[in-house]
Amino acid sequence: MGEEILHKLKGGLIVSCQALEDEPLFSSYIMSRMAYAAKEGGAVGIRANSSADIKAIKETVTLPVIGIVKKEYAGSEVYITPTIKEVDELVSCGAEIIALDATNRQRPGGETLKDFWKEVRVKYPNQLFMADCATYEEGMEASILGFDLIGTTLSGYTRETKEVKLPNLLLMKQLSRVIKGPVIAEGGIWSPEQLKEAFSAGVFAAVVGSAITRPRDITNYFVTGSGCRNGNEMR
Ligand SMILES: CC(=O)N[C@H](C=O)[C@@H](O)[C@H](O)[C@H](O)COP(=O)(O)O
Repeated sequence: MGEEILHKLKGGLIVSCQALEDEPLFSSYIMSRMAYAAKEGGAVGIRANSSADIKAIKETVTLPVIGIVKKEYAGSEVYITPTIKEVDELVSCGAEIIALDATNRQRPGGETLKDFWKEVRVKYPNQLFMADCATYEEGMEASILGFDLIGTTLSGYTRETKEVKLPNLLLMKQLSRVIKGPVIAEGGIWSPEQLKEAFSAGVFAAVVGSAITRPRDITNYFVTGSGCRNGNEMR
């Protein structure tokens, strides 16, 4: 089962269809149409946040879904599928792969990644899990723990990596060289050329989000990148 899902993703583009409550496209219906558009455009998989969005997406496309639940807990920096409660939610809605924060940051309740992972793996031995990492060391640690896929998702988003230029091709290359299982390129890919570079770095598959599904960011990318007049600035 797991092999079959991975086979579907190999060498392809996974489109992240996410909009949080404070984003203009916050709507499960809109995310399901984004997923449909991505499928028509040639995507091999979808990454999505929340059981509501995943349910709507699954009613619309049959592509494998990497599911996450973004949730903030007081005193914790980890917000991508932080506890077993979010993992349970994602298993219930049938996400083919569940991604979770595998950085070395403070987790809810002071739990270590190792302990959390043990709990998750014992409860769901047959589910595919992806480790959202920020550094080489975190990727290696997650691979040793037994995560099924290793992603570069959080590079650039932790204190340790906030100066890193995205996409982090070096990290993709370093992880792909040593890790036997699938390494997923994710974070800051904004052009087909960068996507091609990620594959040249040896990754198994790649996730592109904002550059495809966040029109506010895309508009701003064009405005700031071209130097044309910004409609939000005073005349
Ligand atoms: C850091 C974080 O919370 N990343 C999130 C993870 O799911 C999403 O907001 C990103 O859109 C996704 O990783 C894809 O990356 P990009 O949008 O750069 O193509």
